[in-house]
Amino acid sequence: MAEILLIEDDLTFTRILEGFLSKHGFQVTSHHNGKEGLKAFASKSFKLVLLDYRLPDTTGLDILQDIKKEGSDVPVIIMTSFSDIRTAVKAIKVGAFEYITKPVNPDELLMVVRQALKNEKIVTPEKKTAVDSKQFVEGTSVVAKQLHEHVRLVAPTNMSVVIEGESGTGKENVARSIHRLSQRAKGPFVAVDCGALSKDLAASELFGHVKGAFTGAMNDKNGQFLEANGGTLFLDEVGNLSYEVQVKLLRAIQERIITPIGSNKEIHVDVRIITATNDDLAESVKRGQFREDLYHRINEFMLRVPPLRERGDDLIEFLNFFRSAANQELGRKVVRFDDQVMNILKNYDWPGNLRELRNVVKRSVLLTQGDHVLIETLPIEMLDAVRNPAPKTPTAPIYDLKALQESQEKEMIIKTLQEVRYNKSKAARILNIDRKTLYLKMEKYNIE
Ligand SMILES: Nc1ncnc2c1ncn2[C@@H]1O[C@H](COP(=O)(O)OP(=O)(O)OP(=O)(O)O)[C@@H](O)[C@H]1O
Repeated sequence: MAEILLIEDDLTFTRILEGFLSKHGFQVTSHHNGKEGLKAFASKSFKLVLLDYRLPDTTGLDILQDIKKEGSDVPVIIMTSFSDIRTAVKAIKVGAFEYITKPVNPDELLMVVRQALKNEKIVTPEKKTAVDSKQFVEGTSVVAKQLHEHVRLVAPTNMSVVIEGESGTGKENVARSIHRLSQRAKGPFVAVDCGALSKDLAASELFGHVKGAFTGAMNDKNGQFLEANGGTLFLDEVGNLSYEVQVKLLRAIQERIITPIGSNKEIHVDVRIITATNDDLAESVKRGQFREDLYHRINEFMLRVPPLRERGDDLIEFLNFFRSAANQELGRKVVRFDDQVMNILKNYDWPGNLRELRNVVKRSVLLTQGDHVLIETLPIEMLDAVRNPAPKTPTAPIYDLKALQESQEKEMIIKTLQEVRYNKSKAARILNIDRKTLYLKMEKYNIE
């Protein structure tokens, strides 16, 4: 019987979850604050953690970081209110298996719990069978076409590729496409989520170790470099690697040699490196957090995966794709989305991108009784977000051209900053002004 650690401060909800999960064959241990929850986690081996985002003494994000710091790969599911969704997306970045929104739907919870218990997220060697490209949506928007053209151009080369994009935009899928279209397609594709690796374990995860190299190294272990030999190694969230690991990584890429921790043996490896990041690596280089030499070595070609809100009608293709997938998974026969639903989905800004879209569609399919998705199945907060968008800056009087221009300029700066998650260099580039001008304008318009 799989044992689940539940960290949730709402006592009634805790009791409901305990009852529901034990009815489905799980054993649940509950704690109502972060401190006790972490203590329980350290004292026993759980198969899964269900974590509330807002706790009385801390946040679910901090607990998650503590759990991951210890090098644990126990899957963690964050339960969050819809308004915290941006934070939930951040939680995925630091290694949460999945997030679900409150009010929690029991069937959805059960589905995610079962998936998490089959957890293969941190390291997922590509299955030996070829991946069918029909499993993906390419999209027909201008940005999608350009992305896939670049993928097709770079794939057959041996160039190292950096894939930049917000969380959940499909960077791993792009990396898999490059591998599939490359001359290494018959070799392994190994994905490593560097965001979920603790500082201490990252080197051993990547380069392997020999028995006795450190406390807990009970046997020799092949690192993911060796697992990927002859194929492609995909390093997700590469910006999270510590400086020391970056040094080792540079050597592995430059000299094609790795040395497992605790060994003197040099092993020759032939691996193509694809990395992904949702930080601006060039900025991290400037701040001294990412080695410049490594940056140039991994960045022989850069691809940007656009956020969903920039992909126009691709949204419809994705919707139908995720609807079919949900039908198949849940044994449903939902054929379409109601017009009202479409209207909401098209006007929502999707901060969690494809991952959020997939979850919303799956949840709606699950809650749909008939053959088409009705508005009642959408999260209420999503309807609110679309119907009552955050107030914009007051409209300037139409006769005052200067005021009108300034108001539009301010709005454009805010919008761009939000889109690039307040990365000022990127915003300045998009707005076609230099950084100093951007800072001056931010000061002028009182933009924090
Ligand atoms: N082209 C696509 N067609 C269909 N589904 C896709 C496509 N790209 C991504 N997805 C789905 O969207 C979800 C998020 O994708 P993925 O994990 O690749 O995003 P990511 O950008 O790597 O996220 P993160 O930044 O969190 O690592 C996954 O469920 C994935 O299967």
